Amino acid sequence: MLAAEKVHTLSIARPQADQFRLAALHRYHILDTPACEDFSFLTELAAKVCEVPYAFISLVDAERVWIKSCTGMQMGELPRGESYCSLAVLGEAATEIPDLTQDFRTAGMALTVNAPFMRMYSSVALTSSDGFAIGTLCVMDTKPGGLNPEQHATLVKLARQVMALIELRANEKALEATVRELEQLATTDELTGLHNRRSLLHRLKFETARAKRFRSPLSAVMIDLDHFKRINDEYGHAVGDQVLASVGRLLRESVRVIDVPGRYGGEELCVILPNTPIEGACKFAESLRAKIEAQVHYAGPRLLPVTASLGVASFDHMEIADAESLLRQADASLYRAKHAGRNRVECSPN
Ligand SMILES: Nc1nc2c(ncn2[C@@H]2O[C@H](COP(=O)(O)OP(=O)(O)OP(=O)(O)O)[C@@H](O)[C@H]2O)c(=O)[nH]1
Repeated sequence: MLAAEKVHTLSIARPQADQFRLAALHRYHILDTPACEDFSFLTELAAKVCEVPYAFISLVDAERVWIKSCTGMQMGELPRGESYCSLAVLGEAATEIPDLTQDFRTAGMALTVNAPFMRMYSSVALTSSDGFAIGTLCVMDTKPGGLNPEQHATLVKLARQVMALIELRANEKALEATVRELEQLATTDELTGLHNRRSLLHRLKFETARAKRFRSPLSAVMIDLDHFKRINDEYGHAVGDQVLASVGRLLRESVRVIDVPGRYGGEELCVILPNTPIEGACKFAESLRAKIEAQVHYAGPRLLPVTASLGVASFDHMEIADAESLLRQADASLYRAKHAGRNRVECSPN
C-alpha cells in the first residue's frame, strides 16, 4: 500500500452515466477477490513487453481504484482521486501521459509526488461486454516516455485477455450458482422445504456407510401426522397442505445442522440423526412430538388440533444391516405408536 504522507485528493470529473459503468463493474463480482496467478501472469507480461518496472490491472469503483493484480510494487487500492486510472475510464480507449509531472491532472497525485515518483503512465481500458470502461490494464515507469506502436498494440491485446479472463471468472461463478440452485431444487420438497424422498434416501445411505465405518450410532425418526385424512376431508386439501408445510418448517427449525430432515412420502416425514444413540433420538422425538402438538393451526377462524405419532430406530441397539432395515424398524415403531393410541413416541427395541 502506498505510504501517503500527503494525501492529495483531486476531484476528477466522473464519466457521464457512471452509475451504469459501476453496475457493469459490479456485475462481474471481481472486486475484493483474492489474488490469482492468471491475472499476475498478464501484468508480468505487460511490464515485460512494455519494458517498464510497473504494470497493474485496476478496477475503478465508486470511490476507490481496486488493484486486481500488480507487478513491481504491492498495492491494494487507491482513493479514486489519487489514481491515474480514474482518467482512463473517462471515455478514451487508451490513455498515455508521457510525463505525469507535466499534466495538471496528475502532477499532484501521491504516486507522482511520493516514492516511487511515477513519470510515465500508459493504459488500455478494460471494456465490459456492454461497452463500459470498468478499469484498465496499465503500465508505469519512473522515467518519462511512452510506448512504441508495437508495445501499445500488444498492451491492447493483453487488455482483451484480461477482460476475457474477467468474463470467464464471472461465468464460472454464475454457473456455480446455477448448479447450486438446481441441486437445491432437485433435492428439496417444494411444499415442506425438507429433503425430498430421493435426497433423504441418498443421505441415509451415506450416513449408514459412515456409521458402519466409524462405529458411530445412527438413528432415524419416522413421523406420521395423526388422522390427517380427516383434516383433508373436513377442511380441504389446501388446509392439509398448509398444515404439512407448517410441520415441515417446525421440523427444519428443530434439528441440528448435521441432521437430515425429509419428507418420506405423503404426510410421513423422517429425520436421520447421525451420531445419535437411541436415548438421544427418543428424547429428540418426544420433544418434537410435544412441539407438533403445541403448534397452532387454523382452518379459517377454527383452531385445528394436529398431533403426530413417531417411531424411532437406532443402529447401536440392534443388528441393522442396511439403511432400508433402519427405516423398516423406525416404521415398525411408528406402527406401534399408532396402535397404542397416537400422539406418542415408540422407540425400537421395545
Ligand atoms: N393435503 C395433503 N394431504 C396429503 C398429502 N400427502 C398425503 N396426504 C393425505 O394424507 C392422508 C393420509 O391418510 P392415512 O394414511 O389414512 O392416515 P391418517 O388419516 O393420517 O391416519 P393415521 O396415520 O392412521 O393417524 C391421505 O388422505 C392423503 O391423501 C399432501 O401433500 N397434501
